[in-house]
Order: sequence, then C-alpha cells, then structure tokens
Amino acid sequence: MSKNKLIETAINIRKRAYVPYSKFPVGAALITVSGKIYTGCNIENASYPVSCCAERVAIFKAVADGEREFKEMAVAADTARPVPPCGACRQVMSEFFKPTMTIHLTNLNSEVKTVTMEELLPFSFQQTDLPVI
Ligand SMILES: O=c1ccn([C@H]2C[C@H](O)[C@@H](CO)O2)c(=O)[nH]1
Ligand SMILES: [Zn+2]
Repeated sequence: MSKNKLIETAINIRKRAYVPYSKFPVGAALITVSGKIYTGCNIENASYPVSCCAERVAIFKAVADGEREFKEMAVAADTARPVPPCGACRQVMSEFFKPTMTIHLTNLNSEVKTVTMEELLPFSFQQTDLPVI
C-alpha cells in the first residue's frame, strides 16, 4: 500500500473512534512486513485514564493477531500540526518498531511529518536495559 493510501486509511478509521469525552477522533493505520493492514482508533472510557489511543489499538490488534514485524505507520487527527503521538504510544511503538521504521504523522490539512522511530523516541527504554535474571 502506498504512503497516501495508508494515510487515507488512518483518516477513515477516525470514524470508528469512541470519543464521548474528548470529541477528538484519532486514526492509525499500520502495515506489517507480511503486507497486512491493521487500523486503530482511540477508545475512551468514563474512567478517563483507561482510554486507549489509536496507535496502541492498531499495534495491539496486530500483535494479538500474531504480527510482530512492522513496516510503516500513519496517524491522523484534526490538529493544527501533524499529530504528535503521546509518550505512552511512543514507548509501545519502540517495543515493536525498528529505529529506522517510518511513521507518517498527519492532519486533515494534508500536512505530513514523516519521522523514524528513533526520531520519535530517542534513547528509549528497551528490553536490553533490563537486568538478566
Ligand atoms: O496521538 C494521539 C493523541 C491523542 N489520542 C487520543 C487520546 C484521547 O482519546 C484523545 C485526547 O487526548 O485523543 C490518540 O489516540 N492519539
Ligand atoms: Zn497515545
């Protein structure tokens, strides 16, 4: 799938967002190395902190489906600048995405900021930082 199609998919899945509290729908689309597409939207909760962002929904759907190798991601929201993923999502991305993997951050004005995982979360805490037990 092309970069533009992936972005279009991220924009479209915003329609499924469950956002009664923030009224701020976000969409994400993820391509696996095997060529499958996983989408995610944000899903909020009356207990606000239990809400989950679009990016993590897409990654968790893919991982639950047996996928662990990813190629490219797009994230879309109606923001003034290309939407910056939150810190929790950056950490989850860094668990599964290689440092060179590209993430297209976009908004509804067709502004796209393409970053690598390493640019999005440098010096991230990794499995290899844990002591060997
Ligand atoms: O990159 C982002 C930023 C925010 N949100 C969600 C979390 C919450 O539901 C709403 C407002 O923060 O947007 C995402 O899904 N992804
Ligand atoms: Zn997030």
